[in-house]
Amino acid sequence: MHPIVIMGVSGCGKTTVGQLVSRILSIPFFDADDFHPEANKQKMASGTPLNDQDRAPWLEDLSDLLAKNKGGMVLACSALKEDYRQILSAGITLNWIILHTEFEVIAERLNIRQDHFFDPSLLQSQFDTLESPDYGLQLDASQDPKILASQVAAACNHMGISDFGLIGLGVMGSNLALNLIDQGIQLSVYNRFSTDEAMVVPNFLKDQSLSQVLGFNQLESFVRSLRTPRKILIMVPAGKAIDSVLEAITPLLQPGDALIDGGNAHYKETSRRAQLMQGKSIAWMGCGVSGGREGARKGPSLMLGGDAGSAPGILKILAQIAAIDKAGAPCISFLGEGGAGHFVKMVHNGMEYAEMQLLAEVFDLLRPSLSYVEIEALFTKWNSGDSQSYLLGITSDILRTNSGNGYELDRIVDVAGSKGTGTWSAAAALELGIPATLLSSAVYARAISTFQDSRRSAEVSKQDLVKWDEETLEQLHSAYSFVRLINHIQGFQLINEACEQFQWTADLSEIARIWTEGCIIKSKLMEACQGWLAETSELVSNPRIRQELSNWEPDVAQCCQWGLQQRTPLSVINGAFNWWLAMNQADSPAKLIQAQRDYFGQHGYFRTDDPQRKVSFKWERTNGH
Ligand SMILES: NC(=O)C1=CN([C@@H]2O[C@H](COP(=O)(O)OP(=O)(O)OC[C@H]3O[C@@H](n4cnc5c(N)ncnc54)[C@H](OP(=O)(O)O)[C@@H]3O)[C@@H](O)[C@H]2O)C=CC1
Ligand SMILES: O=C(CO)[C@H](O)[C@H](O)COP(=O)(O)O
Repeated sequence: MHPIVIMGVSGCGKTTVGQLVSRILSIPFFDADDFHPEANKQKMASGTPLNDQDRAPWLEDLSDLLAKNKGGMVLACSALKEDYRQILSAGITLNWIILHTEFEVIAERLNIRQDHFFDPSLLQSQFDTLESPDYGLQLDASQDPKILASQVAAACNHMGISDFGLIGLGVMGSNLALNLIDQGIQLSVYNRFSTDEAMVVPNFLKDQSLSQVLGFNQLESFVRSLRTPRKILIMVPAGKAIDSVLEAITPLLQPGDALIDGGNAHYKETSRRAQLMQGKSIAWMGCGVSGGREGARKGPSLMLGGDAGSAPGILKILAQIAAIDKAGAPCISFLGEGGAGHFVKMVHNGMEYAEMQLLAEVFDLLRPSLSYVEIEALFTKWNSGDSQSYLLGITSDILRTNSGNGYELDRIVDVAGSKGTGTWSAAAALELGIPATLLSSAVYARAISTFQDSRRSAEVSKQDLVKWDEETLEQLHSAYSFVRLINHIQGFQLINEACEQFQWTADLSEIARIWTEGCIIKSKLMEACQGWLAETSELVSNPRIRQELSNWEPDVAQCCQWGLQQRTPLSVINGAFNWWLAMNQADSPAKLIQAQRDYFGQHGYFRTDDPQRKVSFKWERTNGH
């Protein structure tokens, strides 16, 4: 690497930046001021500007120093005139870095600076002397020194410095970045630059060592800082944001590089982007990330899909930050080509919706008669046994949260938000013909919550309240377990169907495994699913599961009745019960639907006595209009 000279007027930050660059690149740093003969130092301290004669021997010495360190060094030197620069670069190629800034910015800096022999009144003469070169890397010195140093290092080290890149320092991105840093992975991070977001990268870098992470708000330098083939994780919102990043970064990449969309993108969009990038020999991976902020920081569950060729390299890095399952394996897996990873994450979120809605319904049943303290105690008790789950645990925490001034829960507007994945999973279930009724009901329940005015205008008070005692609470617990089990049956059935239709290689037991830790739907039940799915991909055909569901059936029926009695809407609980009843109905009323279809549209139907042959009947209208 050619020696680096960082130049600019006094106070522009060349020493600070230079020292940082030297640490990043592990090359020595020299401050040209330290090479001034004593006479020059005294002259400057007394406020007298140096002339060219004063500077000549000093520049010669510096030139010798640069020549001796051809393999790499950083020199902070004002090098204000072209003549000076010519002396410095005699016979050697140098990386010139020019730090520009306004007179006022420097004047203010110098006024606060105390430990330096330079008299601030000399600043004007520096600006007057400066002959700005039209070569080299020109940088705005008012930027954060760590960002400047990152840019300089990236520009001068053509081999790349970091092993992994991360775009988007929001909630998830910043926590994943900290996790990557903890694992000792040499990282570069980027966040877009705008007036509002100007401090995102500097704030992130504040407590970090540049020997572990470089920070950028300029995409080109960020890309240049990465070793090839580049691996870049993008943590920005799905839709327009991810497309705008894709568009901006593509021209900066080269064949063999891999981009990983870690956001909650739609799986079809991920497939489309993967195909688009295939033409450029750049891998587009979709990686579902679950675990929220805490998971990202301490170990998420990661669902990788996309280009199979790039997967091993990416798995190797991401496995280091993933959650660890009970057997000690990282909670990450490659699940198939195209949008496989995002499909699985989407269903994860659909199941998450149903689990959350179920807890909301149980809470809703209990709250007219029990206090938050009592409900919290009940949930905590459930959470100490087989019903243990992350979502149940956090629900207890929420019910416990009382500032002394009332419960935080009671200050929250009763309208549920959503960002897309729940709705997409319901739509995917419809498209694939899988009755994932619970996640769909949960999506609709959130939609109903948005009709706040209508709900309020029609409010009817609850009167015939359920009497909760040990026995009824135990029945409720059984119903809760029943619904959860059906939610898991439905979710895995949906993934199974997608794997068949899209020829994804994903193994259901492996998916359950990577969901046993790190993610929002981790639970003891998920651990059981891992074992069950190793035996059969159709959980509902497992005799042990069927038996368990049958045992709980009367309690669920009772629970549905309590909902009616108390006017508590239980869409997920009722949905699970109805699904179970329908799934166990040997003689379904669908025959009537077939008849109706044939009656008005001659759609045809299969007869029980010849199920292979489609027939139509000449229905006779004997009644009606
Ligand atoms: N929060 C969560 O629990 C989880 C979120 N996810 C997914 O991860 C992704 C990130 O989520 P999260 O971290 O919560 O979101 P945040 O809103 O906290 O962060 C979003 C990030 O994306 C950047 N960004 C937004 N728009 C653009 C754009 N047009 N171009 C470039 N960068 C942009 C933001 O930059 P700036 O600072 O400049 O605005 C910010 O760095 C999303 O897809 C989300 O669905 C996945 C799992 C869990
Ligand atoms: O992916 C996640 C958790 O797994 C995100 O938290 C996601 O935002 C949840 O979905 P929604 O915002 O629609 O509730």
